[in-house]
Amino acid sequence: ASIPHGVHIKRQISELAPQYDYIIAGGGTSGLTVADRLTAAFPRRSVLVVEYGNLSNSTALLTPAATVLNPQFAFNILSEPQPHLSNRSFTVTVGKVVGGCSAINAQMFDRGSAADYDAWGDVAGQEYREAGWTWDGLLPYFRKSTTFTPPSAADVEKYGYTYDVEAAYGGDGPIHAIYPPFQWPSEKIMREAWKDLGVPSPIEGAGGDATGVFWIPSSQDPKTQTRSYARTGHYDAVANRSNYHLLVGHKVTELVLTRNGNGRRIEAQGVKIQAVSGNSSAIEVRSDQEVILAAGAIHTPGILQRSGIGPSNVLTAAGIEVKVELPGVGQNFQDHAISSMFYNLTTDVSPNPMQMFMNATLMQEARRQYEQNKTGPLTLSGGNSGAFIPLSTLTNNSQSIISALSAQSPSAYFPNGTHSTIIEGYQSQLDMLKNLLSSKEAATFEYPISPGGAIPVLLKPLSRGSVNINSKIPAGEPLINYRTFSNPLDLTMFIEGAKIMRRLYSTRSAKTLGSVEMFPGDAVITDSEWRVWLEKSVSPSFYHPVGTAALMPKSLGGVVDPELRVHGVESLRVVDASVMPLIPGTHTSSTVYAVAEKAAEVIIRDGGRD
Ligand SMILES: Cc1cc2nc3c(=O)[nH]c(=O)nc-3n(C[C@H](O)[C@H](O)[C@H](O)COP(=O)(O)OP(=O)(O)OC[C@H]3O[C@@H](n4cnc5c(N)ncnc54)[C@H](O)[C@@H]3O)c2cc1C
Repeated sequence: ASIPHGVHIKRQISELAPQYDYIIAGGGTSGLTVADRLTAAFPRRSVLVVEYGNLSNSTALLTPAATVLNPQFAFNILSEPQPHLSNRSFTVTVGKVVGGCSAINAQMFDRGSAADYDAWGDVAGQEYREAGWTWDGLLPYFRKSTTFTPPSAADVEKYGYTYDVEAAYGGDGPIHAIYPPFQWPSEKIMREAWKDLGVPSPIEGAGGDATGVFWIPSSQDPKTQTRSYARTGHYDAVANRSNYHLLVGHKVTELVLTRNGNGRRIEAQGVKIQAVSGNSSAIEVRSDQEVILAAGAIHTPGILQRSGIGPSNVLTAAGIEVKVELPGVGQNFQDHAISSMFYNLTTDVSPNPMQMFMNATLMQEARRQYEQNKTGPLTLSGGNSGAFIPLSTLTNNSQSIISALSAQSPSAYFPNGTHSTIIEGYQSQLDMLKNLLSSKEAATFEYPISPGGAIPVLLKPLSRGSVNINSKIPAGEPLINYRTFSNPLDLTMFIEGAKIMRRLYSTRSAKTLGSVEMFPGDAVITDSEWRVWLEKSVSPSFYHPVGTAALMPKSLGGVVDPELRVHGVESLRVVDASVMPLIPGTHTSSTVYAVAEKAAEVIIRDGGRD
């Protein structure tokens, strides 16, 4: 309740102005970042953000340790059954509240390796490289987006936090990055266990070197020890700007497109907006400058496809007139698949999370510490360190995996009828992925460090999925097809990624915790047993959907140009996680903020119409 409500918050379409300069679809991580920067840069231009969810002051969103997958704040959409994952369907969770996924995420605030971002420019080509879609091009925006506050000397001494402000930070953006004033003692032991395996530990992971075991800050406010997210950073402080309107509880259903120049040019001139509750019909609201899509990788493709911009087969099946044939919309879908092994720590050090969760008195004490002093275990969010391991460190088989990749024919890993430009783009990605999988400077697996947890995360997936409108109910939720393991080398890599857990938990350091493997346990030894177990247990998502409106030329199945304009449509850009052509080896929020900061600068530099 201490957070002020926006002065210009709107809850009904009737409260809107007849038209705006910029209309942003989606008030999440990227949408609020861009809205903040545009309203500041153009005080005489108006910006409307349309957000599906509501503005919530729930403490569940602000308290780091709280889980917020609750449907009040999140879309929970059932995916298509996954044939390579024992035909299971999965719940796809993305944010549905002002702040989007940044309001519900686990606050792990890291970045990928320089090589991960250089690969974007290399895959997309010279024009994109020159426009700064590379590590060097993005680093200023990573810095700009964030204020890093170093931990106290006492916490550095106690937990061993390391960081390098010069390499990674130095900006004063409104999203805070900190190290919390608490870690469980086993954290140190598991970090040591990785070192026992010979894995290096760089002092900073956010300066372009994201391999080895390093500390990961939380997106958290240093004073209040509460979540720092797009709403607190990019909305609350600026909500009283008279040129900034936020409409909540409404969705953008499609774009208003007009044909200019004797029908040769198509331009976005506004959006259709509909209330989420009730059955009122959609109303058109016009934009004088641009429409900016920021509905996230799961919902941005639907807005385009419903408007007639997308793959003709998908649009035609849904009875939608093809206005701009753009085969890449909704394709190139990527996420980080994960597996969950589990170790019982029979001689775990005290205190440990299990004790706290099992003992009401300890939990009460943790709550008291947090409420009274902003200290203790409840200042911890998803965790603050991870091991990021290149393929060649993981296994002696890396060369044979890369040779098998070189021998692949890209079209074999797509459904029949996939457009040739998508296959071309995939070929370009595979060429780059060969380099990344061979490199010691880019990670192929992540292992978040948490007590007893053993979660291999595949950071460089080769499989590509899709997010398309449902032809039977185009206005409804999309058909989400991860197609995890459709490229079989992903499963081959996963077997290696899982096996290293056994080496880790057999190290001298991990042994001190008395680790006993509970899951999958002794029944899984051979590669074929791993294969069967992984098909039954892998989950396709680490909540990092990206790639469905990729920054690549149209000839490579891309959707946006180097200035984030949708190919073939004027006055329309995409600024959210959809634009990442290749998923980076990191949790994705800090990259989304950097992309959005860069997008805002591109739009501001463009200047628009007088
Ligand atoms: C549970 C979870 C845990 C995660 N953990 C981490 C983590 O620890 N670290 C990390 O770095 N990343 C994490 N992520 C990922 C990260 O938060 C996202 O990649 C990033 O925030 C996505 O930003 P975005 O702007 O693309 O989309 P979002 O932030 O999702 O914004 C999209 C917004 O658009 C709205 N919307 C959707 N459709 C419409 C429509 N038709 N009209 C209007 N509005 C619409 C949505 O309600 C949403 O608010 C996590 C994500 C989740 C879901």
